[in-house]
Amino acid sequence: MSQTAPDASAQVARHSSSHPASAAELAGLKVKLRGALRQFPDFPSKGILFEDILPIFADASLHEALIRSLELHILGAYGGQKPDVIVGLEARGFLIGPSLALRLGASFVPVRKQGKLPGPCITQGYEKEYGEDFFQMQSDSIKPGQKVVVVDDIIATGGSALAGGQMIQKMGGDLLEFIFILELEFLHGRDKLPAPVYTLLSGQA
Ligand SMILES: O=P(O)(O)OC[C@H]1O[C@H](OP(=O)(O)OP(=O)(O)O)[C@H](O)[C@@H]1O
Ligand SMILES: Nc1ncnc2[nH]cnc12
Repeated sequence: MSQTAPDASAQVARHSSSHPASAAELAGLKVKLRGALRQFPDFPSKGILFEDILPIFADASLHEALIRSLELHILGAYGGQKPDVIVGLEARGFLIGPSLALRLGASFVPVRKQGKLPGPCITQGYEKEYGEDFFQMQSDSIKPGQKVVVVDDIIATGGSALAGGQMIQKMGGDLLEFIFILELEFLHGRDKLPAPVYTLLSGQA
């Protein structure tokens, strides 16, 4: 079940005066976004129904609606605390994380597939809906006590997000929340995760 952001409009009024916000604004943005999603059967392997979020980024107004919706959620959550760091999971988390971090005045930190990051790294193996892999983060990328939000396009089994969360916790980060555009609820991935989960387009608008 999705969490809601009951006081989003009050928070946004304080933090983002150029965009008056309301629950109605958030609901309208979600309807726009839902309509843009596409599904591809049997990709990348037989039996997988692939959820394609890329049409959102192909349309500037949908892209804006996505980032605005997530900004509204974050500003209304965590009892008014703001995240210090937005962590994005390679690759599709990189489409969301940097612009969201910029809006919030937070840092952006990537979780990358193994072998892509220079310098000392920590490594975490994981299993996902259609395979297994290793993630890495630079060892100094999260400072102890920093408040962290993890973003990605979709949670399926939760294996990828769990691996990201484990590395953040090893570095002493304080996980505020995991945020996704979509959730494959039948896989119960959220049950694996060590912090609250918010899914933008699941449940009621
Ligand atoms: O909940 P899980 O079962 O772990 O699956 C979710 C992950 O799978 C997809 O990424 P993928 O590994 O396909 O990488 P990509 O973003 O580089 O395409 C998706 O973007 C999530 O990161
Ligand atoms: N069904 C799915 N569609 C898109 N991305 C995914 N990542 C894991 N499962 C997925």
